[in-house]
Amino acid sequence: MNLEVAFLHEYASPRALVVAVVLVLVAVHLARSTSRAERLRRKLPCPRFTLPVIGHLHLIGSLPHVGLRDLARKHGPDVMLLRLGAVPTLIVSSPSAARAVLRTHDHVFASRPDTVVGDILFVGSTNVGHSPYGEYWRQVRKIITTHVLTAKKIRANLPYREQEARLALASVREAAAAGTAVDLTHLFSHFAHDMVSQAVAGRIHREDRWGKLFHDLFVGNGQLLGGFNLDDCFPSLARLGIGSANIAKQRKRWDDLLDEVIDRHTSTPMEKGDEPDFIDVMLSVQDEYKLTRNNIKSILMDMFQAGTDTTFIWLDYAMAELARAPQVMAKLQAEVRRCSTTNQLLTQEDLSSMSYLKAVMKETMRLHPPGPLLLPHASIADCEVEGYVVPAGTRVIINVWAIGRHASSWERAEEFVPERFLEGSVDANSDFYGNDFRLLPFGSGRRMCPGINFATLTFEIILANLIYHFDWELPEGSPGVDMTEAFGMDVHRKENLLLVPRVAKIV
Ligand code: HEM
Repeated sequence: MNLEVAFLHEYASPRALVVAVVLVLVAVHLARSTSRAERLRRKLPCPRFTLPVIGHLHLIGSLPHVGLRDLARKHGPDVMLLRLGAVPTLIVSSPSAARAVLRTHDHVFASRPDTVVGDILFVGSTNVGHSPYGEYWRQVRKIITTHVLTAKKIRANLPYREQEARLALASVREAAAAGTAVDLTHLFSHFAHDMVSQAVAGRIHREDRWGKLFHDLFVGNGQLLGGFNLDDCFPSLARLGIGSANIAKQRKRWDDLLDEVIDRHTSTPMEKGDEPDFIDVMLSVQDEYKLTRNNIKSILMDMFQAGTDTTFIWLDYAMAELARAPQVMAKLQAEVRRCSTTNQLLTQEDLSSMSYLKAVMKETMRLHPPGPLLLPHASIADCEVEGYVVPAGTRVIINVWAIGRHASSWERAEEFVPERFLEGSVDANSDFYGNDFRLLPFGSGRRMCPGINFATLTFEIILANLIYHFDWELPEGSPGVDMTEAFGMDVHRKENLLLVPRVAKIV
């Protein structure tokens, strides 16, 4: 056999032909899928000016919600793709794009990015907020919504809410008697913290030692979870161990504290008439849901973390806006003071029909959502949004702060005008329960905040009573309320809010 015939014999055999065809098909498929992902990424609007390593990070600035809004105006008013460090990130900035992500394709975008903080601080992201979309998340979310944060449970907490409100009012009364200013930022922060601690740890939260420890740990979490950190933008670098030791130390401190608190719950039986707190509830469903103690601790940390700062920031902004707008304050005072209270405290029942109070709550959230970028979402499949294909595995940030100030969605978008939500106005039917994609401070869809009712009732009882019982003024010589923002885990005002209370003469 000559060489040519031998070659044909060897390589043109049916087996070789099949192998060759398969190889060609695989090569074509690989080439296609690579170029497809590339093509898709290129198709999404994207600012041109990227830097090596950091990508678009330098364009964002110290207030990311503002920086991202400005970039969106230039490059992608609905969606744009940025490279934040090593991570391709879809920025969603319009109501229609938010609807596409949070409603139309909710199941695709309901996951969370994998982070080192989530892995270490929440032991494999076993809290609710960091947990990737899947069976574990479904189970823990079910525990929260059907056992822990139910309407019944929140109603049952009413006496505790009222008791905390009375304590806060008593401290303001002392300041009013002395003619001194009240640090309302401080008061709201403690009030929100006590409300959440009471609901979570119930009968032991007032013991000083625990309160201080919880507070310190809570501040530590904020430092780890805040902002666009190294972990978010360079996950593989973060996995090399930079910063992990600090996160592990923080988890150990939480472990020690929560173990002690849980042990106290198991060893001290509830007294007759005690309302089971979140820890009691979690322990009662532990076997049913096959929860480990680590799972329970991660979920409890979530409750502290998610519920405290957000609520106090909402209160702080509401009072700051009221102090800046005396006519709005007067209208709210008139509404709450129309109510005649017998027990020195406006109750939940009194508050439920106050439409101007609800309008102030919504307007504050429209302009100042405490989590202006929600929590980051992650896509689990390729998906089309506003005509662009977003590849699977993309991190997604929804700028609800920008959406709440969208000029084509709201009249006088930058102004504090609660009247827009009153009956007869264009936005009368708008609410923040995830159905109006222009107003999303609690998100929408599967990942929407499960603490919305808890937060709303906490807000109402303290704000309405402070407005009912006191008139408020800026301290003498004050230049006005400073609305400068600071970005951390949440967005809050940089300066504490100081106002002078005077006991109101209610006729
Ligand atoms: C004013 C108060 C609050 C605001 C503005 C707020 C806002 C949010 C936002 C924006 C999210 C993320 C939604 C998303 O990624 O799409 C969230 C998630 C969450 N919130 Fe809240 N929240 C508040 C109060 C609370 C309270 C009081 C609790 C519990 C006591 C709570 C528990 C949670 C949990 C567990 C999650 C994670 C949900 C998940 O990933 O499935 N929040 N919240």
